[in-house]
Amino acid sequence: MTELSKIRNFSIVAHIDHGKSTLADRLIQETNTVADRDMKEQLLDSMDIERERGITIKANTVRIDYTADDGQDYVLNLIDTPGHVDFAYEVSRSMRAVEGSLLVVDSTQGVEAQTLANVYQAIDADHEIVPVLNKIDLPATDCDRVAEQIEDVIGIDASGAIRVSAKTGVGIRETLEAVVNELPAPEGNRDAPLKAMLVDSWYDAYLGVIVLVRIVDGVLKKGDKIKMMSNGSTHPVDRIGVFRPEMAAIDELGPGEIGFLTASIKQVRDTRVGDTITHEKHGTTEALPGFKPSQPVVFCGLFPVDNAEFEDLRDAISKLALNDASFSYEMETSAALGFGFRCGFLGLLHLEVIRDRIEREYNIELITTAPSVIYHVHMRDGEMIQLHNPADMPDLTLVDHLEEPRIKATILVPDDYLGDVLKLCQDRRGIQMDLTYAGSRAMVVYDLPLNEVVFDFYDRLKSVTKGYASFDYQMTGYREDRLVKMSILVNDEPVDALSTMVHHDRAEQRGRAMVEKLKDLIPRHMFKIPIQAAIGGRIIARETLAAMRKDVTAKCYGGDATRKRKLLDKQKAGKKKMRQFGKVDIPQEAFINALKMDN
Ligand SMILES: Nc1nc2c(ncn2[C@@H]2O[C@H](COP(=O)(O)OP(=O)(O)OP(=O)(O)O)[C@@H](O)[C@H]2O)c(=O)[nH]1
Repeated sequence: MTELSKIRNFSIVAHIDHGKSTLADRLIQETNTVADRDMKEQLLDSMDIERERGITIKANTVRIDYTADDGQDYVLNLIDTPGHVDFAYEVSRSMRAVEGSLLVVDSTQGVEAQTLANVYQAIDADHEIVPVLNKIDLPATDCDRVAEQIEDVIGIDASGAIRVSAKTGVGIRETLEAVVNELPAPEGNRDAPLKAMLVDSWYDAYLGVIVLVRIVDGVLKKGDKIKMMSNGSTHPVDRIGVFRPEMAAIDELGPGEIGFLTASIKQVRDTRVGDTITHEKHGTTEALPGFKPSQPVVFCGLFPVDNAEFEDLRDAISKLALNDASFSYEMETSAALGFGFRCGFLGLLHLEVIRDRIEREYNIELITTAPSVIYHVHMRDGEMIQLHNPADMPDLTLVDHLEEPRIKATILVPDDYLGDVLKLCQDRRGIQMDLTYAGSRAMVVYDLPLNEVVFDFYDRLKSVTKGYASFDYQMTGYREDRLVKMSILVNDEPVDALSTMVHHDRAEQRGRAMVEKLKDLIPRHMFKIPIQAAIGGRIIARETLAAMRKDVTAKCYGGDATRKRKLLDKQKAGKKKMRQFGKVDIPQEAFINALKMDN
């Protein structure tokens, strides 16, 4: 067990791509926590998908032994936090487990929207904050300007900001010294009853559920019988350890320490993040203030392309859910798509990650239906229904009014692009709340409907600002608006999976855009196909897809049989990704692409 004065617990907060993972790797390397030969780039990003997309999703932890310039040995616990807006909630919960943060800002870029969002969470959690200016090896570095910006925009002293290149290793030692000298040691009482915070939990195929804990008071030992205070369940602890960053068993964890336990817990759902863990006997009676569970905000249907794979899909989804309590699912049947699941996600990125994992790790091809937020449908009889799927919209004569979720969006953008950003927000039914300047950059705050943001807002924002804008959001609540369900009919048959909720005043415009898109997305058939958008019984937009026989081999005259064969095979493979609706084949990507807007 480590003496409290020798422990420092911290996290790194940064905007995406500012170098958080690279810096974490350097800190680990500098302290020889991992032998050089085992050092992979971005060690803390454990999943392949994260590596490919270059984003950190699950909070990760590492314990670093460090001999400081004062000759003393310290234990530094670093909790790595995710950097994407969808996972803001995970950032907030890991912040509660540590006393300080390194605020990493790319010295060639400056403060961005997620820098702000994350640093405010650190300030909320009462952190001591050490500013770090990264990427000083690049020619475009401008530390003085960025330090000034940190002071102006965030309001913390950045005069002593450490200048670092996580790439070349400059400033790494200074960063470690700042962690020891500027961040506070944790407090806690070893003789008090056990009080530990459940910071995170995940499923491991060999060890079962692994629980990440921060000990507040008392001592946790192997063999102890622990109690989860939220539900009173008890478990014998069979393993205790720390991450270096691979798991290493130790005998006990004392106050201020961060480590893991396993206790034959079957599923992640049996552990509640933010719960207080104590001993079954002589435990504490005072629980720590809890966290609220993270709520899925975006819903969509996942259906196997091949109906025969439904059971495989069930298996894949339930396995993924074991490891991810923020992902919800229930069975759904659709007239057109057969059996599948209605799934809830923290955001669109979360949705894409899960969908990719199912397709890649479990080899199941999926059809994803239009993502939807949760609407509140207030019925005339006073009942309120939470609508997760536009296809389930009740009969309008029974409905009194509808409410939709709203967000507060913060966007930082260079002056030159401000006009385009304001237009984009306006087009998405945004209400401007604030507009301020920090140097040559504007900070705009908008109140926006979440449903206008979930599909492609972030992509559009990046494209209209050539990637210079940064964006962050938080949910603010529900508000009444004139919303209607828009149905899509293909060849006169409604396709449930394409139903969406739209604002009454935009219905025609959206309907027209969608049928035009679908006309491009659906291949021609041997007969002509009307594609229509309707509100109730009223058709608001219509396109007709002309008939054509697509003979892919037409170009291969003569006797090139292998080439002909190959083309036909390719066409067959293309067919597999289609789904039949009545007599019409609709390609799977149409379900999401039809919703993307061009403005
Ligand atoms: N030149 C230079 N490049 C750096 C430095 N630090 C990080 N990078 C590069 O910047 C990019 C982003 O770095 P990451 O460490 O992945 O950024 P991150 O903030 O962890 O991003 P997420 O994990 O996605 O939140 C990578 O291509 C790094 O190689 C630096 O000091 N100098």
